[in-house]
Amino acid sequence: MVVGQGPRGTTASASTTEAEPGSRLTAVSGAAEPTALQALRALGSGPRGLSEQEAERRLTRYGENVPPSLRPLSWPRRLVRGLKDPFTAVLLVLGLVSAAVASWGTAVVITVLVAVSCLLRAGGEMRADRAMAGLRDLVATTATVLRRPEDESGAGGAAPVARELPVDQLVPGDVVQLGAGDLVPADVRVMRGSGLRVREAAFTGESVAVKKYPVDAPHSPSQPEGAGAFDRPYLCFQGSSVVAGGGTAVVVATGSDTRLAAAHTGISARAAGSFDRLVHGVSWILVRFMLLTPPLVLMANAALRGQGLETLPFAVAVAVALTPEMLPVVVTTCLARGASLLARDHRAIVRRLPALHDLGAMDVLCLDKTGTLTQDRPLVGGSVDGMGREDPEVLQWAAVNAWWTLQLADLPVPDPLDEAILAAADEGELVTCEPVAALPFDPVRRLATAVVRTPGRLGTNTLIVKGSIEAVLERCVLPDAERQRLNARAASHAADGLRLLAVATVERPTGQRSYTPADERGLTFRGFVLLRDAVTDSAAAALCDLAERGVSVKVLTGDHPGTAARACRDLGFEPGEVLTAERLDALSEADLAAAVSRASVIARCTPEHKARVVSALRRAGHTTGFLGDGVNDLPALRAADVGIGPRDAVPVAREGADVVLAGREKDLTAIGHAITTGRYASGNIAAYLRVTLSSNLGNVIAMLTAGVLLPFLPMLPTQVLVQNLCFDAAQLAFAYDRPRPTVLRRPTTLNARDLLTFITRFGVLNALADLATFGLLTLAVYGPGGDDEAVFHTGWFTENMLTQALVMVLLHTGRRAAEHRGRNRALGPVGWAAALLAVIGVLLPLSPFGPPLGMTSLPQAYYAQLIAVLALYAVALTALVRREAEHV
Ligand SMILES: Nc1ncnc2c1ncn2[C@@H]1O[C@H](COP(=O)(O)OP(=O)(O)OP(=O)(O)O)[C@@H](O)[C@H]1O
Ligand SMILES: [Mg+2]
Repeated sequence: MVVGQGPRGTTASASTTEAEPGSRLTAVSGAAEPTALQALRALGSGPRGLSEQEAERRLTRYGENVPPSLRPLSWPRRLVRGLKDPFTAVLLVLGLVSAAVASWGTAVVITVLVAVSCLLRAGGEMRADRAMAGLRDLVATTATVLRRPEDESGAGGAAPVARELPVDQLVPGDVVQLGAGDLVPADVRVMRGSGLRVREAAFTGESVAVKKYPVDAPHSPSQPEGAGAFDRPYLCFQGSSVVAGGGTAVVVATGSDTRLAAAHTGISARAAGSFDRLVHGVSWILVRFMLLTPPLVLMANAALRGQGLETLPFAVAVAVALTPEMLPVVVTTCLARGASLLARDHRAIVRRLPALHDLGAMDVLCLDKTGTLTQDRPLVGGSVDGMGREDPEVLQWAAVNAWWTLQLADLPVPDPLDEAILAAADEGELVTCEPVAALPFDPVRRLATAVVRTPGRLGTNTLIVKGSIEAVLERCVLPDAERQRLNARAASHAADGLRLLAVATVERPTGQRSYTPADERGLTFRGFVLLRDAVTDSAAAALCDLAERGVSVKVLTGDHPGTAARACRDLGFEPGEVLTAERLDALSEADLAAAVSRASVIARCTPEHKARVVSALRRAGHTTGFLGDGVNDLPALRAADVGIGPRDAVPVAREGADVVLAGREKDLTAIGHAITTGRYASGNIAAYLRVTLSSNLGNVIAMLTAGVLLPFLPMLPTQVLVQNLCFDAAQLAFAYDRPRPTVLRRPTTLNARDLLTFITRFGVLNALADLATFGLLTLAVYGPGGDDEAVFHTGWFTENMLTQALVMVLLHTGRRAAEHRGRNRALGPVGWAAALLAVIGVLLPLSPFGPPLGMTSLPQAYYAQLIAVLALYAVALTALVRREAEHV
């Protein structure tokens, strides 16, 4: 059900009782649209909100306010989601084909594979969810709601109380307050607003925030006629973010009735990250191969031997052997395990599992300055006039501005600069001013304005404007030379590490009813307020740590270039040339990418600049992270491969982040741990992909070649499947392995092209080893004119298992062992799994399971020859590994 879309035929009921959901929605749409008050009535609510009792009743009736896409998935749903994976889907098709030709053994093995893969995957995800659940409560989002406590008569007539409620407790009719940095908690209708601007990118794709305001006469010219729901300035939708201003609104739809639910997009829905793209790309190449294999095998057999459908089970088995069916499981397990460990040991929440890989691959981290590098506890160091003389009046003007912008906001958002100014000012004098209006701070204008009655003079109002130096000076009436002098003075203060705010005023006659940013002009400059904000203790160490890990850091700040550069120097990090965002505007895409790749500090960024820089870095091939805590960081958090938010970030930033650092306040070292975990996970995934894909490819090439040359099948379908099953099981060890230490020193990069070159090289080598065995078996064991197919099958089965074990050890553990020879002799999970695989390969044919699988014991001489083949293979493999390592 959708709010505010087209006429619904019925006029809103104006009764005071609560209307049915149908008319509940008519309350905000419909042909004859009601005023805000009528809308409230139709919802059975009033300006003072609902009574607690009524709210409780509605909660039972409408259910919790959680969009379906964000509800925790149940077991069956998770399992079904697993089936949507391309490999699983292809396997199922192959299973059906097998069943259709009554090849029951193959069908059963495939079903088992699919079931185990779905179960393991769902299990891994659930475990990670549980590990993070506790932390998630810690950073849960709340909404400010007006509710009336019950009086003695139980009528709920008492005065309303503004309460912080978990968002899921909201019901239609609740009156909520919105402030900058909040997530719109449900679909709401604005009843009052000041400077309210909301970002609806999740719905409209438009990253620029739109103005929202109440419209009391619905067909007033200010309302676009006949436009869609998103053009209605009085409706805000769940999942959008309040970026500036504030307001009061009534909830019109919750839970599955919201736009968000109808759009089927999670708040966190976003463009695929680098990892998703890689896995997707590789998967589709493989899926095509898989689908091509059975027809190829069938055609080859038909052409060479005139065989028909009887080779189908073999063809299917070969396709299954090529499938890395454990890929989704290993990927999910690696990521889920990493996320659980990170939650447990370092209190970081990974919202989107693939973000963990992107963290490991991240080579550039962009940060905002305040609250990340500095403590965000500024202290006023003084206030000066234009000549640099101490002037307490400047601070007093700034304080009046801070006080009334906070007081007149529907939901005052704590602002550290304002708090510092109020703490330093004389409070007694603040309240003597009579307020008229306020234009709250917004990060694009970089100004906040309060309008008060001019003290001691009737008939005039004073606009007090405070904000960034550039924004204020350009609105002051000043000769150019003077403006330049003031800019230079500000720059010298900034170079001392001070944060600066400029203050200016202007008087206007009282006749004016409302004020807009257009009134912020013709100002008289008053002076600067100087503030100090110390750098955090952990920042210097964290920056150093990031550099050691091969991650370069860029500071993207809205602050003055001088202040930003000084903060960097205080942290022992040479900023080089500081770019200002304005200069970026003039650059072409290519120049922009080059400029941002070089610069390490970009100052005076608007929220859009931050996002543009991040996007440019991504286009230049960097895997880019963004760490920010403010509402102005939201677009960049979304634009980055991985968005990181600290625990005390504003709700929208926390919700927009992929990774939330929920640990100790402002402890940046957690990022280092998160990167390590990411690199572990992606290192293991990379090793798994290399080993599995090259081994599978080798087997398939060998099997197809042998199939063409031999008068019988080189292996029975069941044997192919059993071997594949054992190999798959062994591969799970990769999820639990500790990768080589070099993996941790640099961002892990894994791209489809390198991967494909790697697997082709090693796959061909593997096929050569198999074919050597094939020759051996034909000449020596099977013998010219021999007819013991079982010996051939068994010989090849054992060889396959042993070469696979060898590949696991040499392509993975072997490299690690080579790196610190002698120090680390432990086998590790992959080593153990490989050993087990080898043992099964040798012993299975001899065990009671051998004969039912069509296997038999091998002549002693074969083992000696096999060892010779394996030794040669190992030498060739090691040589190729060395060559690859030199190339990297
Ligand atoms: N409450 C305020 N009133 C007036 N001006 C402000 C206020 N807060 C910030 N400013 C001005 O706007 C500039 C940009 O602030 P903003 O919060 O957008 O920066 P930011 O990108 O978050 O920077 P940082 O990296 O320091 O966190 C500040 O440098 C300051 O000059
Ligand atoms: Mg900030």
